[in-house]
Amino acid sequence: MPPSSNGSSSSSRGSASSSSSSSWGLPSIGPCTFVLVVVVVAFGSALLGGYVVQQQHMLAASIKAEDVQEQSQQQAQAQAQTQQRWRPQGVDSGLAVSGTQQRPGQEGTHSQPPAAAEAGMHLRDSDRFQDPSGGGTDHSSHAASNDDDDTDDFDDDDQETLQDQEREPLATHTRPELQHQQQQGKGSGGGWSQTMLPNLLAPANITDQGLYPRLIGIGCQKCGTTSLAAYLSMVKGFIMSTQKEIHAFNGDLLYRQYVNDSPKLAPRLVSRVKWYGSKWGKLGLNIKCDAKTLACHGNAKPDTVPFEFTPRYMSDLRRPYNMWQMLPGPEQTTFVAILRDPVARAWSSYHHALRPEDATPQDFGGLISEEVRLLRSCYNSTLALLSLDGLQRAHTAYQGASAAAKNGGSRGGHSGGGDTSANKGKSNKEASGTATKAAMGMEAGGPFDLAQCRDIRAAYDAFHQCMKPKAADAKQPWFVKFTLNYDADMNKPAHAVNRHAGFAYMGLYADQLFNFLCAGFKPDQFIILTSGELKAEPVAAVKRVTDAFGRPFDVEDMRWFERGLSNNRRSRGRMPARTEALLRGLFQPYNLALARLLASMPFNVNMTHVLDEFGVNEADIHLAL
Ligand SMILES: Nc1ncnc2c1ncn2[C@@H]1O[C@H](COP(=O)(O)OS(=O)(=O)O)[C@@H](OP(=O)(O)O)[C@H]1O
Repeated sequence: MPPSSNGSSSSSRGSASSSSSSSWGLPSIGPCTFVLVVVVVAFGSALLGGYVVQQQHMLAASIKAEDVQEQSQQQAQAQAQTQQRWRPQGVDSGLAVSGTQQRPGQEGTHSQPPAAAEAGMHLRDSDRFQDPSGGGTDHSSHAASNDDDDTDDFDDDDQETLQDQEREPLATHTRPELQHQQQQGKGSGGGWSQTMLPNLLAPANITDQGLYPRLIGIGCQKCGTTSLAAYLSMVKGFIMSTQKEIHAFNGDLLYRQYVNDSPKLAPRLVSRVKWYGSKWGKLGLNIKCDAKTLACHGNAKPDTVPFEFTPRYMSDLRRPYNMWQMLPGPEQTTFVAILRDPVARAWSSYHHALRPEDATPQDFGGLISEEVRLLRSCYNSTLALLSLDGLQRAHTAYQGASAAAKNGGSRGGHSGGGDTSANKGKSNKEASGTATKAAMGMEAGGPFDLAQCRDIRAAYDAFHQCMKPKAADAKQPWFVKFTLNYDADMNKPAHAVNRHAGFAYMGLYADQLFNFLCAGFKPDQFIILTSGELKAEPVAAVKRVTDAFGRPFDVEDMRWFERGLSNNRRSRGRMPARTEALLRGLFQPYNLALARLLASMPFNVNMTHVLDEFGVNEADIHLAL
């Protein structure tokens, strides 16, 4: 009977040597013959194995050759398409996005305003760090937010593409002032080679109604964003996303590049846009897209202001670029940022990061002194956009620009809102032109010349290269979470360290705001509030936002304004004096740069509050550094 398997066959052969005939009925063989057979079989196997390996190599080589060929074809196509608007092919498909979870007992401990509760809104603080063990959402009483953990499926899926195309050049785009600078060969002396990225969803492809959130809160973490989001959600017509923070623009800078080169990504992009819209639930946008033409439309009522508030949009320098590419109407979107004294912000951020399980809370002073040391060594030479040297050199130009700005009256004044409202700003934009540009200091050589913008990817790289050897623990440097998680270097186990980090880095607001301009947005799209302003005059602060949309401050229930509102992670006690002095010294020039930036461009800002919040003298704005 033939064996039913190799196993039985082998055991039969094993018994053959000791019996006169095999159970297969074959003639018996002696030991020499057996050894010979084994040698022949082994030799044959080796030959066969070698052949297989050789075939594999040939196959791999041919695949590689095809890849190279395909890549060069793609590059040629991409070059040919550079000036063409992208038209994706493909079908729409669902995007699996993990929902954020409500904090247990949230309603009990952290009362929500009525309007927010009605809308099923989850008020969130801005920084839920991942469980280092990979356990996902942190259910501790402290954990509530979904900030910046980059766990979004879309990003994960993009990793491969990102690595493949990491150093692809960016597509050319048309922003007159930038083109001009490039043509003139101006720039930051080997600094900014990056050209503007086109946005993906052409405004021509969207209907007027409700496709995009008209208002996006971009920062800052621990600056009062929870309160402002809650206040706004109580104003009639302002519709907050079903969770405060959406983190919709995580990921890499090169979405358009990817989609150009890899049409299979088109449906995912469309899915992402739809997913974003779905975050407004039934009240919201209900976006429908045709994946072939990328024509999308939503059905939010035209007189509503759908909004969301993700504080980390501002401090992660990649996000504005992603927003520019992925917002259907990037130039129609209004942004609101609350700015807070960066020293107080850092202290609040530290307490936000502490967990009950931190048996020995990290030493704030120690963390800050390392961070300040690293920033001082590496930040200005790599990641900084507004070089302080540049500001000093441009002092003369700045004074001229500032005077012109005052005469032109194009920037937000002390009254706040008014003519400089973000929406009304559209007509300002039309009216602007060379004179305003000069007033804004954006002209070549001006203090806020867009030539100071940088290729953020390269800047991050340089920042890391500079800091790594200087970090106390190069394997788990504190800055990973804030600047390194854009590529495969993301070191998940380092979360335990990272959540105690970046406290100072996140307070360098001038560069962060300027970076939005680098991405393509205009100053008059930004409403700037300060924490002090929000705390002292919540109604006036919210009115500045409603005014910007030409909407009445229509609030049924004022109780929440009177009571104030915050998440439950509050800072406690006082920062050690030495650490405070260290931070004040670090921030002083950046605060001044911020005040100058805000004063000289048509941001919607109340400068009185800015000067108060940042301890800057008005006279110093006009002095050389
Ligand atoms: N209305 C108002 N105006 C100004 N500041 C306010 C307001 N409400 C809360 N807070 C303070 O803001 C800190 C929390 O900020 P966020 O809500 O942005 O935190 S988070 O980023 O969402 O986690 C937190 O700061 P600290 O108390 O210093 O930790 C809050 O006290």
